[in-house]
Amino acid sequence: MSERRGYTVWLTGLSGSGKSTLAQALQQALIQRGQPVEILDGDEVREYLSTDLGFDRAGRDANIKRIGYVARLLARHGVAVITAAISPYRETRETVRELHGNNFIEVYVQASVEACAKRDVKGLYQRALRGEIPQFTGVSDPYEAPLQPEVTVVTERETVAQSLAKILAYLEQAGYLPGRDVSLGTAGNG
Ligand SMILES: Nc1ncnc2c1ncn2[C@@H]1O[C@H](COP(=O)(O)OS(=O)(=O)O)[C@@H](OP(=O)(O)O)[C@H]1O
Ligand SMILES: Nc1ncnc2c1ncn2[C@@H]1O[C@H](COP(=O)(O)OP(=O)(O)O)[C@@H](O)[C@H]1O
Repeated sequence: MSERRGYTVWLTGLSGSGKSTLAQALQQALIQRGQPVEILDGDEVREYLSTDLGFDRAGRDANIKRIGYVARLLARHGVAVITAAISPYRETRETVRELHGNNFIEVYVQASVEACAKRDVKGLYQRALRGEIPQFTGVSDPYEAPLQPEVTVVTERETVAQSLAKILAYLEQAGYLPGRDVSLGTAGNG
């Protein structure tokens, strides 16, 4: 079997925009293609790796840099890493992109605050809108949308399957999917 090319698919978007859902769907699709995959989900990372951090800018930035660092380590060893953290600050996302060199795919998981609040997957928006959660992204804290993401999915207008197809189409045309002639071992070596 040929060696796999590692890379990081960086999903960014509001709470409830669809990051975790798409991370899992993409994981399944890539596993079916024989690709080793790891997900670094904001929720989980905060439970195990970033327990000490809050949601002020410094806390969020430190969280994102930890996720970026772990992602790069895994990607360097042939893993397709999917991250699912809000990652609200453009500059911090650019820092983790630079850390990776090539092999970094930013996916803007776009959904309006209104759509996310309507979904309210975890009941957090209701609480945030009542002022019970300080610094809640999109309600009382900023979200800086990507300016030039590799892929944008608009989850309030697309099904999960359609959003997944867009991401896979990008990975395919950019030569990331197995079966294509891809360069090896370049993730984050720069
Ligand atoms: N103040 C505030 N703002 C936004 N989100 C909050 C907040 N407090 C708790 N939560 C919950 O934490 C999840 C986001 O964590 P992340 O690590 O992805 O955030 S960040 O990237 O560091 O900004 C987020 O999970 P997702 O809904 O999966 O995005 C929320 O469940
Ligand atoms: N195109 C889509 N992509 C991803 N999720 C979608 C889409 N359309 C609707 N959804 C729904 O939106 C919700 C997103 O929740 P979740 O994945 O937990 O968001 P996040 O991880 O960004 O907080 C889920 O209930 C999911 O079924």
